[in-house]
Amino acid sequence: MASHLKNLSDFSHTTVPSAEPFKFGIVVAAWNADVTGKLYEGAYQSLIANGAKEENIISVEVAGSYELIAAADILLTRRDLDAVICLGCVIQGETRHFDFICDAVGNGIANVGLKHTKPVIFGVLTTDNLEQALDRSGGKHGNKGDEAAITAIKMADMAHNLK
Ligand SMILES: Nc1c(NC[C@H](O)[C@H](O)[C@H](O)CO)[nH]c(=O)[nH]c1=O
Ligand SMILES: CC(=O)[C@@H](O)COP(=O)(O)O
Repeated sequence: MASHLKNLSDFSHTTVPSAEPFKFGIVVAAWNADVTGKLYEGAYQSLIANGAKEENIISVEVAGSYELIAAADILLTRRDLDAVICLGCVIQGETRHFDFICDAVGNGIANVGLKHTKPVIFGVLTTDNLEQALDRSGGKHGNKGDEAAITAIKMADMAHNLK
């Protein structure tokens, strides 16, 4: 369902498992920091609100969304984590660079998750303009950071229950 038809932050807390047992990584891109900072706050606060311990959340910043791929791989290689949340904001410019970045980041993040058999959550806004990004990072359409955190909790819980 398109974001404008739903609020990215509408969740029934009765359907979200406790995050207490799990360890999370959050990787956030510095490009479009006015947006990604809000995504980060949404993700971090959603993890805490659902029981995650502060000491079980490791956060790192990278230059741009393209670097989310390597950072997620490094985190999963060097830390024992249950899920990694990747947060970024890619906004269309004048050239086709947007297309290459978005395709690379989507495929790259998916491949890191498969490499490590761990949930790596795609919390990257890919918008036509800044307004669309602001609407989805704490604006009228909610916060994709919230959505990414809830997804990470659900995936970590699913994996835990299959052990
Ligand atoms: N234009 C945007 C970028 N571009 C930078 C790339 O992500 C990358 O850092 C660079 O190509 C060096 O590898 N990144 C975003 O996150 N958002 C953009 O709108
Ligand atoms: C997604 C990008 O890299 C893009 O914002 C860069 O802008 P431009 O295509 O005008 O160089």
